[in-house]
Amino acid sequence: MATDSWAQAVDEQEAAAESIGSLQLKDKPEENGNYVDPDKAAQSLLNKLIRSNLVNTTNQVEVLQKDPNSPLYSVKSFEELRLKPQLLQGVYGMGFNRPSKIQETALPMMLAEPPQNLIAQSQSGTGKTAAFVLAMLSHVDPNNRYPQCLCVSPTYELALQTGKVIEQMGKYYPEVKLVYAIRGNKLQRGMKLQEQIVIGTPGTMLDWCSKFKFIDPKKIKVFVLDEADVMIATQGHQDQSIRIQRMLPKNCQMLLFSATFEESVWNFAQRIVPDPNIIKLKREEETLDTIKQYYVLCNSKEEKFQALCNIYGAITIAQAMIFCHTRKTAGWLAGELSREGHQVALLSGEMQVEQRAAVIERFRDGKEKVLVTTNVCARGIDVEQVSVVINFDLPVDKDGNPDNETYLHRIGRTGRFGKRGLAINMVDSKMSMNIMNRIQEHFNKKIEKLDTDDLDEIEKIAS
Ligand SMILES: Nc1ncnc2c1ncn2[C@@H]1O[C@H](COP(=O)(O)OP(=O)(O)OP(=O)(O)O)[C@@H](O)[C@H]1O
Repeated sequence: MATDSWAQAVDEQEAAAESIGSLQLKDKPEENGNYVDPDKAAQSLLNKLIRSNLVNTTNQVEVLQKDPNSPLYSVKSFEELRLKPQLLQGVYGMGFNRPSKIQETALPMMLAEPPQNLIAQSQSGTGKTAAFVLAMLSHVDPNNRYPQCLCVSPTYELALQTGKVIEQMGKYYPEVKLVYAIRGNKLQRGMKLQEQIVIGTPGTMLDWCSKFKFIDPKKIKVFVLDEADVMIATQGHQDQSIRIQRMLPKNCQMLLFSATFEESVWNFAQRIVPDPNIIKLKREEETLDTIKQYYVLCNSKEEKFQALCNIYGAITIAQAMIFCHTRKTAGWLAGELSREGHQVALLSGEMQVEQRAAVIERFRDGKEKVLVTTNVCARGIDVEQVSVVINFDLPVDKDGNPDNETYLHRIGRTGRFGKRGLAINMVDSKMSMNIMNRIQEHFNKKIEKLDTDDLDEIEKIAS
């Protein structure tokens, strides 16, 4: 099943990362002299940063939507995108006033006749989900009671989240029904689905198309791959997605979306999608200016923990996500924070998927202010109140090189749709400093040092 292969992939990645992590701890930074004992100044700094940077109002989104350089800018209104009246009602019901750039650009391509394929990249939190959800809802024929659109997501949590968007957007279009092809949703053998849209993870979706035949793939009109680059780059997902694709009719519309597409993945996507329309960002456009990036220099895992405790009050003004390399570190960190009396949630790959969904739901409802997690939560998760992302460990691939795509997705959990956000990277060795520098070079975007010792400097950053 998909979730198994995902868990396995995460396992392997985490195991690789674990060994790198232990190396890092032995390898102390040269800049010991620079080490700043985490102190109260940190709290004051963070408070200031958060207050001055994270204030957000609907007005601010309005302003950004009028700025031609913003990814939220659009010249069109939703009416001009010629959506069905029921969908327009759904869009406005969700509180959307204007489309974002990706919605404005992608929707006309996706709604054109005859249908056209699309590979689209747009920054995290800029409304890709709404774009492909509107495309699916526009293409289904509610009079036909069989699946017509398939949407595949890499994780159970994301499939649920996207399903919710379909439900909200389709609120005034009740004839269109949705079903979740996810682990645990057991259907009776031999049954045929009547729902027009199926959202799920790749393994279950494949089983429902081929093994159980709940879905007739020949009747599918739209096939969406969300987080398409990870679907292509992860072997298990790629096999399953390509096997589904092969069962679909030649004229089925293929829509691939992600915030990141590494070059080789981009090339592969173009090979598997016939004659696609393309929306691609330049490298320097990939990072959002609304997310301010900093690093904190420490000497060890324990010092990183101490630094984190000092800024804890500040990061919990809103909500925060803390990313670790491995399940083990995440478990350790959540345990230590709890022992200090902080209420934190933990989400990592070995938990049951239903348990994971429940943790996300509690976090989304604000029941916990801090979520400690691994890369399993790096992508797609949309919790508006997340104002701070902390990389307790910087993201690296299995060879120990910087994982730039994961970095971008992780920090993109904040700064959603025009909100401001802070990303704080904890550096504890020469090796992690090097990784951070390479990430900085890759995106050509300065990551500032958060010098918690120097109040003057702190004032400067905050203002
Ligand atoms: N036109 C719009 N106006 C206002 N808010 C919007 C609009 N489109 C989307 N949003 C909101 O912006 C947030 C981010 O959107 P979404 O999750 O679709 O981003 P994304 O591009 O898919 O991000 P990621 O790359 O992280 O998956 C959501 O909370 C969504 O409800």
